[in-house]
Formats: sequence, structure tokens, C-alpha cells
Amino acid sequence: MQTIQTTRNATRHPFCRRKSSLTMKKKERTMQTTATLKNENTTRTPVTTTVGALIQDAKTVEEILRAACDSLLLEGEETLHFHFQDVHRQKNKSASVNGLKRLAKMMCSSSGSYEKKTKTKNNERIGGIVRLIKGASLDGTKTTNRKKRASDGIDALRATASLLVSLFDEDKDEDEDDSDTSREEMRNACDELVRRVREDAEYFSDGDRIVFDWALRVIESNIASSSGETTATSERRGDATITVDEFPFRYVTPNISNVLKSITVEDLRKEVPFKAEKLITRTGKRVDERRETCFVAESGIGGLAYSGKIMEPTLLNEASLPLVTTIRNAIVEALKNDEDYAGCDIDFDCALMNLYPDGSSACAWHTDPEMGTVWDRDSVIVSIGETRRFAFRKLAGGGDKTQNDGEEEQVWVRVHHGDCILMRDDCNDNWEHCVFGKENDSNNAARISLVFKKALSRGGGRKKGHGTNSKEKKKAK
Ligand SMILES: O=C(O)CCC(=O)C(=O)O
Ligand SMILES: [Fe+2]
Repeated sequence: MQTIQTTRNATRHPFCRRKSSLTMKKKERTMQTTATLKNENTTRTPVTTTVGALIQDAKTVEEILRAACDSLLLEGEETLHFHFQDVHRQKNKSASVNGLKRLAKMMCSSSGSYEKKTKTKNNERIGGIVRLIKGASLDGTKTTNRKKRASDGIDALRATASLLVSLFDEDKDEDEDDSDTSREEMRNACDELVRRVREDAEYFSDGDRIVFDWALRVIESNIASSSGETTATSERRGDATITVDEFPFRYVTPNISNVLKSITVEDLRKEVPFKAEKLITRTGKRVDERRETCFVAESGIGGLAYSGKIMEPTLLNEASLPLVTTIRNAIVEALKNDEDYAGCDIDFDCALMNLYPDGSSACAWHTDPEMGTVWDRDSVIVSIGETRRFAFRKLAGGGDKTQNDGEEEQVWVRVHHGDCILMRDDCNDNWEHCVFGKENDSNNAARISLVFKKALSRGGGRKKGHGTNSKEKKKAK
């Protein structure tokens, strides 16, 4: 069993130390609780604000972290009999899960517009975030429904994974120095959270298992120990019972290829002739498409059609689209070599590229058309630029879209710069996917997605893809 860190260690972080000394904090906590009890017992005047309310009402990242440092009670910090009660621990636990969720949302921007991330700033934040992760791992659960506990645990893991990307991504390749201790503490806290959440594995929904699998890989790739002594992902998974092999899609290991790290939205915008076009809705209305698109394809492949438009291909090769070609080659290579995706031997020859200029452009629920007839069923989406939530939901009645009433469980994770999503086999027959808009005003930068596909040979001397002459255009409408 992992030793749980005491407050003495946790408060060593600059963020916590700046606010108050250990002794002061303990004293304040005791006084606060006494005041709360007195108020509750003797008067009807408003009681001391709880940590839950402090976190819920916090307007900034710093306010949440301050509440975590000054008002959250972790194991070993309880000072009164009252604190040991399950219901009290449960409150601290719920407040922590909420704190992690709110922080992940506030800090999700990858564009740096949230504010410049510096090591010092990060180290200050890590102390508070570690406390929240420990809070989310509290055992205040005797009265709790296990299914709810499992889904809270998954929420905490998903938020923690996103936070790790925000905190560590930028300095991952730099020499580790002052952030080493914080990283170690973060790793211990994450390991404990994973262990706790895994205890409820039998109550996981399908979506929970997918998020669990993704979160473990994000944790692994962001806080792997510099000494090389790291808990292997397979070990964190616990055993073979939490597998996701049966799902036809996968949130791929983050930053599967380093090549993607250095390619920016601006680089791709310069290289690719994106265009804003019109779409035709199901009711026949012509509307503006919010995102800009471009279909790139190797020679011998025709156009790509969807929602009443056909895009003529832009030639995909080293000379005309060097960056896109580099990304394609890197993805193909990485998927082939990654143990988690063994057998994924796909060679893509075209891609639908989407430019979402800001956070108000999104992509509604849909399935990709003609997978298995015009295009190979396997495809990969690469994400460049701003972070967005990417979701899947199962189509009701074995693929009947008209039966979906929006009640189906959504599986979502944040896809960050360089992340990929793999869709295989019958994914587009039985599952819909979508991309949500921005989560807050700082999450408003542009994002580009590259939906890599392989055009199928359709025999009879026909060109691959869609014809782009007027006859075929009419057919597509
Ligand atoms: O932008 C994305 O990540 C997804 C785009 C998509 O699903 C599509 O264009 O079919
Ligand atoms: Fe799609």
C-alpha cells in the first residue's frame, strides 16, 4: 500500500508556504471547524464557508488552489472527532473532485493564452493540485453508491490527466531540475488516485473504461520518472480486467510522435489552401460551414464528398505539402511501432483537413460517410493547436441514427496538440463522434484536425474517391 503523504510534506510547496505556516494552518482549521459547529448548534447566522463552497465559488485557478491548501482536510490532518466522520471525508473528497474538474477546464488552453506557463508558476501550482488529487483519493465512501464513486473517480482521473498535460507538456524535454520533487509528489498522488479508482472497476461503464485507459497513458507519458523507475502503465491498469480492446476507437497515446510537437496551426495554414464552403442540411437548406476545409490526396484519388459538397483534391506529396506528408509518415510509422496498437498497419493516402478558426466553431455529432465502400474503415484523426473535447456515443439500435435521443452515454476526453484518435472496423457504423467548442474564453485559439483516410480501389477502372465532374457532383447532393 502506498504511504500517504502527510500535510507536512504537502505544505512544503511554495504556494502553500506563502499563504500560511503549518502551525497556523492547523490552528486556523481547528478554529474554523469550532466556529462552524458553534454556528450550527447555537445560531442561525451563516456558517463558515465550506471547502466545497470555496472551490465552487472560486473565480480563478489561484483561488481554487488556495482553498485546497488552506481549507481542505486530507488524511492525517483531521483534528477533531467530527472530521473523521465518513460524511465529512466525503465532502472533502467531492470538493476535491470538483476542484480538479474546474481547474482542468480553466487551464485547458494549450495556446498559452491562459497565461505564460513558467516552471516557477507550475511548481507553485503543483502543491495545490497534489492536495486536490489526494483529496479525490480520500476514503469517504461508506455511504456512497459505488457506481457514483466510480464515475466521480473517473472524472477526477480525466481532469488530472488534462492538468498534467497543461503543467508538464512544455518542459518535458528540458533537463529536470527544480521540478523533480514536485514531479515525484505528483506521481505518487496520481498512483494513489489510480489505485483508488481501480477499486471500483467492476462499476465502470464502457465509457469509464475508455477514459481510464486514456488517463493512465497520459499520466504515464507526462510524469514518467527521470530515473526510469516508473510504474508501468500495465501495472497501473492493475490486471487484464480493464481492457478496451473491444472498442472500435481509441484515444491514442498522447503525442505518439515527437514530430507533431513542433508543427503549428500557423505552419499548416501557410501550407494548406483551406476554404470556407457551403453545406446542404438534411432539410435541403444551404448554410455556411463554420470551419474551413481542404481535401488532400495522392495522385489517382478523386474528391471527397459530404453534406452536399464535393472537395477537389489538393495533391498530397512531399513537394506540394511537405508538412502534411511529414505528419502522415510519422503517424503511420508510430502506429506501426506502438505496442498498444500492434497490428495497426494502415498506410493513409489522403486526408480531410479541418481548420476551426476559433472556439465557436465545432463539429456536430455525425458518422463519417462511406467508410468501407469508398474509404477504408480505419482512419486516424490528428489534432494540432488548441485543446478540444472529442466525444463518442453509441448509436442506438445497431447504428440507426434516427433512434438516438441524446440520452446515450457520451465518452469524452480532451485532445491536446499532437494527440490522435484511431477509428477502426465498424466504428462509423455504430458510433457517432463530435468535437465540442471552447470551454472558456482563453480556450479560443484555432485548431486543425487531419482526418487521415485510405481510398479504396473500387474496380472497373474507376478512380478512387469521388468523381468531381458535374454528373457525380449532382449525385452527391
Ligand atoms: O476535428 C476533428 O477532430 C473531427 C473532424 C471529423 O470528425 C470530421 O471531419 O469528420
Ligand atoms: Fe468525422
